[in-house]
Amino acid sequence: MAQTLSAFLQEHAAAHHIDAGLIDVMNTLAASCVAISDKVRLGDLAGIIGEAGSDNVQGEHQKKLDVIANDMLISALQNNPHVAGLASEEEDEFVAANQDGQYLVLFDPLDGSSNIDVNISIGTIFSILPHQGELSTASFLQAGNQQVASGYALYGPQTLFVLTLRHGVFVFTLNADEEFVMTREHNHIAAATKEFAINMSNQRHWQSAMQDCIAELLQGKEGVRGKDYNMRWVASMVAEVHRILMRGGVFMYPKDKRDPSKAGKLRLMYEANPMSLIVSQAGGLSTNAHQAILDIQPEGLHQRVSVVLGSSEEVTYITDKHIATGMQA
Ligand SMILES: O=P(O)(O)OC[C@H]1O[C@](O)(COP(=O)(O)O)[C@@H](O)[C@@H]1O
Ligand SMILES: [Mg+2]
Ligand SMILES: [Mg+2]
Repeated sequence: MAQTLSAFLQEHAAAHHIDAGLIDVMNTLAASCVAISDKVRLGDLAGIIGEAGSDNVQGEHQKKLDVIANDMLISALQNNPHVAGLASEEEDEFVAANQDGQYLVLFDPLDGSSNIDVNISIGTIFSILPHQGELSTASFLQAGNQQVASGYALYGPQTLFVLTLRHGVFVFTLNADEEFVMTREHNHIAAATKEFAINMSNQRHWQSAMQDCIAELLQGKEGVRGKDYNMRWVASMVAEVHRILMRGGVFMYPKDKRDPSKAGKLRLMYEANPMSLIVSQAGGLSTNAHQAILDIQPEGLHQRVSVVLGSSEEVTYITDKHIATGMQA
């Protein structure tokens, strides 16, 4: 019989000397994702479809489910004594939790918001950082390589919970009894790929290095890359990363020339960092087209970052090409 998530976490903690408090936080996150999944599954029947009528700190229109998922995660995590503080895509500032908590949880409660109303895969992304002392915004500004765990839930044809506690990547599937059971362990991302993901409608705004990289992919067998590529774009980072975890590929959301003050669309702390830890634990790579995302010293909770992640050969090729131009990340 497949192992349940809670049994796995107990065993994994014993094998790798992982703090019981961290395991408790992971269990709280998993339980919240089951509750969010239950609402997602019912759609209109659960009143989750449509606009919330409000904007978040990044000026994005919130969907009802962005707000519902955010509230569910905040109330569950505030009730966990090991959590000191929270940061969310949907909260302007950090949210305090428990004074004696040893962990900070950062999350994108609902990733792929534009897909909620059209019944396409969406998800929840989370990052867990260690904490000591007084809580302030500065407590959260730790580089991604300090994460003690990260993961995501994918609300797709199946509901999945994917995690790393820095000892490999494990995939759990929600069964008919509303329990996560392990379906993949030590997932590994193939080094080479013939599949890429980028929002091609932004092509004219990209910097020249990214223009060159994608032009080479589109030339296929006849070009310098010497192979034909396929392209996918789901518009849910969770779904793209999961596809890459399962069969390789490269996902890119580059900085572009429209607003030079914005380093890309995706957020470092609760999108790029947690996904980069998952990808690196699965043998893939993740950069901002110049340096490892996990090494970036954050400057703000909602900081944006360019993202190139997935199969190592492809990420290395694209990153080297950017570095060769001498352009800034
Ligand atoms: O609108 P675009 O350019 O397709 O962007 C899609 C990207 O935006 C995101 O939806 C941003 O996440 P949110 O939905 O959490 O804001 C990513 O999941 C996805 O990769
Ligand atoms: Mg997101
Ligand atoms: Mg979101």
